[in-house]
Amino acid sequence: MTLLAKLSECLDRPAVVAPVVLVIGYIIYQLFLKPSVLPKQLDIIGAKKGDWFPTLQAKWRNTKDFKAALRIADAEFRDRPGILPLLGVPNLVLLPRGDIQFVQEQPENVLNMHVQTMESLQTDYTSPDPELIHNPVHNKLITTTLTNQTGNLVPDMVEETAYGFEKLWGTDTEYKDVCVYDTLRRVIGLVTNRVFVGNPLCRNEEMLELSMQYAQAVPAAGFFLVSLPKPIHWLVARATSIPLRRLAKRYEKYIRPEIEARLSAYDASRREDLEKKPAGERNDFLQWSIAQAKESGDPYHWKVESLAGRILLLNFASIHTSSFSITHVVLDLAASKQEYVDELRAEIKSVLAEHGGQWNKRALAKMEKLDSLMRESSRMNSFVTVGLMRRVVAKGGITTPSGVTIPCGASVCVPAWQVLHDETVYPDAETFKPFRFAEQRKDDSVEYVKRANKAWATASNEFLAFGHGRNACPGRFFATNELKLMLGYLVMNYDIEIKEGTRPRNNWYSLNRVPSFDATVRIKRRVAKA
Ligand code: HEM
Repeated sequence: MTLLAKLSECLDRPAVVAPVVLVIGYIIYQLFLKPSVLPKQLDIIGAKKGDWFPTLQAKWRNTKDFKAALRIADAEFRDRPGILPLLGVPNLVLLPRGDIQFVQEQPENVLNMHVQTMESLQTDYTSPDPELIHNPVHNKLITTTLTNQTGNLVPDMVEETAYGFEKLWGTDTEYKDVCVYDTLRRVIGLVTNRVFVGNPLCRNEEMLELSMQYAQAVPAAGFFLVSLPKPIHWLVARATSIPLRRLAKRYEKYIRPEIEARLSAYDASRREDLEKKPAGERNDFLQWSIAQAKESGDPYHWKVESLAGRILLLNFASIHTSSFSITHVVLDLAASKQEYVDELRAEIKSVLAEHGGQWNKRALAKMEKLDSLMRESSRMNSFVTVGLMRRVVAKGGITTPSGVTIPCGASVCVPAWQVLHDETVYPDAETFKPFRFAEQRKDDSVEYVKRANKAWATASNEFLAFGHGRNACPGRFFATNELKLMLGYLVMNYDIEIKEGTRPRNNWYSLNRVPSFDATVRIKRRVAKA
């Protein structure tokens, strides 16, 4: 029997036809007939006159070329909201820049970041355990202990940075090619995990590789699952969660012995003397998480699985973001001018001399040119192309200052890329000016607070690279110190061959902008070390 005949026989059976018709009907309803929850008066960004299915066609165009969508938004939707159809982010409204202040000020029971993130990353299926996301106690540790301890952790970070560069960039004094992203993401993995789990675990290559695989898999799985129609979502989501949870389990295998040993040591020491921390107790995120878990009195938090899951989630939040930032800045430097590198070296040398030749938090704060270079690189390359993506959770919706009412269940975002490239905010915006912010900080005619606000970690309506408001990145104070330290070390210890005007283009994946993953630079170890 031919395939066609077999198919025709199957379709004669009501038991087969009924579900097939139902599924096709549902897909047609979802794609073409389902009424939109978004305000009807709003125009669609990316739709063209004469489109048959404006939302669908705009969704395709915007997802394929998001930069073009941003240009349209900048030209036509500068002062009014528009619907921004995009695969993977349903019901999104791009608000005009005049609404940024309003969005960042809203309480969580009106505009909610976590609901939005949970939905877009499908964390109920992609996280090692959804409860870790529903109760993100680790965020508290990031804002408090990690930020406060960053200064004390600088010596560890310096040691790990030196170890990482020697391992991955080597000590050859002859020029050679290195792949920027691939090597730097590994150095970031080492340095960040030195702070998360300490040495020697931070140097376990299999464990680091698993955390990177997990960090890559989650956004891809989230994007895929969000795009699925509801009836098949449940089943596919469960199937998708299996390899991800397996990955998390394999990661857990590596970290388990360390957690168990530390839990026993913690219990033993607290039995002996409730007040005193034992000498030699580690100062890293895992140790703080154990103390936090024990203080909570809830055994769920000190289960090995929970502690391992939180460290994996931290890797997810930090490794990609930091790797992208350092890759961008190295590519920016390699394509700019030697005089910029010379100026940086002079600054670092003189500040280190003032601090007894030691890297520390105060020295890092004084390196304003280094800080400015990082902020300028973020300005030009930030992955935040639209910012402050939040879900409307207020039952009655919200009415924005631009005068539109957006219903509960829709999502909003604000322009970031447009503002970061705006000539009126950043004169000569398309030119990479590494010391732009350092010069502004030196301008005595401007009041001190305004000058200090030009530091890399400072979020504002004009600088959304770390978000803004109550959900601004809690790890940014740690990240800025870590990355400045790494870049400072790199500049002092390696020569990068400068080829002006040759910066590899960034890549866009839907609304995310990322550096070229295979770009290489020529480097050699400097003979005269810092
Ligand atoms: C250069 C590196 C980094 C960049 C550019 C970055 C950027 C961001 C951005 C844009 C957001 C969303 C903020 C918003 O929508 O208002 C965010 C959130 C977050 N980041 Fe970062 N981040 C970086 C490093 C880190 C590090 C090192 C950690 C952890 C130690 C971290 C932990 C988090 C967490 C937990 C959130 C969610 C906050 C919440 O749930 O309220 N990030 N980050």
